[in-house]
Amino acid sequence: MSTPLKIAVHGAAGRMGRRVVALASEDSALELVAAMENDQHPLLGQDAGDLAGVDTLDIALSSKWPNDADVVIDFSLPEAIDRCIEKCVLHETALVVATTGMTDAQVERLNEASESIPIVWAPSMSLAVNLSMKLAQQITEKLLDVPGGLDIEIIERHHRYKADAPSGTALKFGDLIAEKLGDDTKHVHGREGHTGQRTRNEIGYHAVRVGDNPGEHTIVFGMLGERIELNVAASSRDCYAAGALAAAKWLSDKPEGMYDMFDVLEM
Ligand SMILES: NC(=O)C1=CN([C@@H]2O[C@H](COP(=O)(O)OP(=O)(O)OC[C@H]3O[C@@H](n4cnc5c(N)ncnc54)[C@H](O)[C@@H]3O)[C@@H](O)[C@H]2O)C=CC1
Ligand SMILES: O=C(O)C1=N[C@H](C(=O)O)C[C@H](O)C1
Repeated sequence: MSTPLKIAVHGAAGRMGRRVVALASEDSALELVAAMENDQHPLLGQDAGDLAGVDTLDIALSSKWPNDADVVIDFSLPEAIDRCIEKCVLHETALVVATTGMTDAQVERLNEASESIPIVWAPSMSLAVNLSMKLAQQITEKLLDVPGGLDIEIIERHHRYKADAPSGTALKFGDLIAEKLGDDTKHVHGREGHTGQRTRNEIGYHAVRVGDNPGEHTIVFGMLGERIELNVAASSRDCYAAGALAAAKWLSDKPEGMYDMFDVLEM
């Protein structure tokens, strides 16, 4: 039997961190070596397995950075990402970044870090979402010259606790669609007041925050007389957690560089 891959989870007490810990604990190819949290977290010292609702794993929630992780999986917050990048570069540890809402400067730091360590960075680790992104590009391409024109709007729905809007996934859908629409695409966030008629070259974004929705994206391709709605919805967070673990395994033998879930899923 080969040695299990040593993973550390950054943001381990969060909604996603707990699911990553839980799914990793069921996988004999993985060994959890650290569960990191911010140094003020009230649950520091508690067992990561207990918190995730699985067996006790003898890994305490801690703010200390581990020396022995092969891959760090990050589901934290933008304010925590800089230290995470720094530490992974310092320890030469591969990094899976799932956190959304980073600033442009943070994205630049992430890109710089990828010159020395392998990184998978994706706003959605879900197979269905990544496949839908490819489908959205294909639909856009096919409808580019549709008589009467094409209107594309992105509606995303998430739980009431989500801190960033629109979702990182909605923004990536928009960027991928804009690649097909052309350089003059405008990204319009919500509408209010006397907006005038919709222009031809815009993508509209609408962020809905309700209840406990773990994530849903609808891409509306509106034409005169008919429309297509591409809907992709999570029924639990495990699609993201499983995708992140697959990304960690895939990344473990890769050289430094920036990768995404299209690379992991060979799409
Ligand atoms: N790429 C993907 O597939 C997905 C990405 N996300 C993103 O992942 C992030 C986390 O989402 P949730 O788990 O729902 O949020 P959450 O708020 O439940 O969890 C974030 C955790 O990070 C912790 N944290 C804060 N500062 C820290 C620090 N300095 N060091 C270590 N940990 C720290 C918080 O204490 C919290 O436990 C969000 O940005 C979300 O948009 C969420 C789901 C899927
Ligand atoms: O915060 C969440 O929950 C999610 N965030 C990601 C995003 O912003 O795209 C991915 C997923 O939709 C869940």
